[in-house]
Amino acid sequence: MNLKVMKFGGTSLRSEATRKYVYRHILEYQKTHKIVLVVSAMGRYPDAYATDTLLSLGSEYLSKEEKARLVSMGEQLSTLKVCSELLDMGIHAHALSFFEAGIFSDDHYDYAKVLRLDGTKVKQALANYDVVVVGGFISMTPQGHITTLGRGGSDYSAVLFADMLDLKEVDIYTDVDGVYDNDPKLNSYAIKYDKLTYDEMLNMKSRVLHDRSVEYAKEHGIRIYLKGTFSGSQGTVIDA
Ligand SMILES: Nc1ncnc2c1ncn2[C@@H]1O[C@H](COP(=O)(O)OP(=O)(O)O)[C@@H](O)[C@H]1O
Ligand SMILES: N[C@@H](CC(=O)OP(=O)(O)O)C(=O)O
Repeated sequence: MNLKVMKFGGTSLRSEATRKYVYRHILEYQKTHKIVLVVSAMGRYPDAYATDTLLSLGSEYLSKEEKARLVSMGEQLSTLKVCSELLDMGIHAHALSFFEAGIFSDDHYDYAKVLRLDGTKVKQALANYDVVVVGGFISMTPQGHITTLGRGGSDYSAVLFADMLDLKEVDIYTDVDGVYDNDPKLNSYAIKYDKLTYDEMLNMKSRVLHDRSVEYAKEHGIRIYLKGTFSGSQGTVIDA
């Protein structure tokens, strides 16, 4: 059986209606692949479980460690909600906790440096389930403290999970159907790229992909397919 890592961002997971599009992609690949499904927190502020909404619940005086714990709830909740909906659809899915995800970092709580990947639990889950749902954005110190990979860091998580599983490609889905020369939501004349090199992508300074994901993909030769959740078009390939 083939293996695939697919990541969906908060804008794709925001509502039941948008998640229907997410599940179409899962159903398409689930026939031929086991899937590691990387999810971000659902939606954007003021959606109830979005990262900034969760942050707004906490005092500014919370420590960075406490804030990391607070925001991580968004991704933790998302894994369980998405897993529940997949199970309700009859898909043999399982949600892993951050504790099992195997991304170990230092204690830089809001922009953690990854120290080590341990794919033991993810691989065990893949042996037993068709879709393994994991939270993006979250990592953990060797002592078991929650850390985060920086805002927008679920893209980075997706590439890390691909590397953990020795895959040389990863599919990252978002609410636009590829990388454009300008933000397509702000500029209706923006032109879509079919293909970009890692360096071209990094030089664009666009927020559509987290820089850390592109830098890591470049270092490890992992091809990124940036695709649209709500579109059937081909998207943009980022590689050497
Ligand atoms: N050059 C660009 N090409 C495509 N999208 C861009 C670009 N620059 C900015 N964006 C914005 O990036 C957004 C996707 O990133 P993000 O909001 O982080 O999505 P996600 O929830 O999937 O992580 C798009 O909605 C788009 O408005
Ligand atoms: N939820 C986190 C991580 C992330 O990457 O989210 P998204 O994939 O929705 O951009 C954030 O908002 O920073």
